[in-house]
Amino acid sequence: MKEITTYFPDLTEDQKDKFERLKDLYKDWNLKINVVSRKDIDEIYTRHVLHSLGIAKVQSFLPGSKVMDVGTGGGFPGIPLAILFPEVQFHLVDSIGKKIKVVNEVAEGLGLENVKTSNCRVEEVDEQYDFIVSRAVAQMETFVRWVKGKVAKKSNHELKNGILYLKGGDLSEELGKYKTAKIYPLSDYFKEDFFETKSVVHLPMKYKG
Ligand SMILES: C[S@@+](CC[C@H](N)C(=O)[O-])C[C@H]1O[C@@H](n2cnc3c(N)ncnc32)[C@H](O)[C@@H]1O
Repeated sequence: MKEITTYFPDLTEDQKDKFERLKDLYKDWNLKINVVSRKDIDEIYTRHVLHSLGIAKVQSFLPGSKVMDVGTGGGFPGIPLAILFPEVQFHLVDSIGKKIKVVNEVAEGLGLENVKTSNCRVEEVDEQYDFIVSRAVAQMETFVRWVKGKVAKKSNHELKNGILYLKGGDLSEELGKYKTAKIYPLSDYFKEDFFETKSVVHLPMKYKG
């Protein structure tokens, strides 16, 4: 938990309480439905929570904005971001029902009122968002195809509306054709070895009405 307060020192007591309770909730649910590897549960704050919050270091979401987490699995990056930004509406989507069940239980257990979930493929979602976030779901080309038409027209943030994707390793080939993609290495924000090869990719996307 110290990992979180070190890098996010301005958390309210309510946010700290939610982040603290998150570990036990995942521990309990993971025994019934495996969403986080056993090894990772002990390092949940670095490997899942802080990693998810890396997106917030790149772009702080404005109150009233809408964010979709595609292929959220057990709720990453969506749940930690929803705790950090209580005035932002989060839509967490996954095609596997039992994963969405865990997300619903964790969101309810934490009392998160800014999270809605859908058990469907993202291609079926028909809404627009300021940002679409994700981790470990698909190659960028496939992902861009899936989320086309789901980006809101008006950009209100410093970064243009579009995708904020948590990626690892060498991205030159995967992102070669996306000239407007920008890579933000997470080692610029977090000193833990885990983040050495990890980054947030921002890809602005045009509104397709
Ligand atoms: C490797 S898991 C990653 C989970 C989570 N984002 C994380 O990083 O912990 C990939 C998830 O994407 C979901 N997924 C894959 N394709 C999808 C699609 N087209 N629509 C919705 N969910 C999808 C899978 O069901 C799976 O839960």
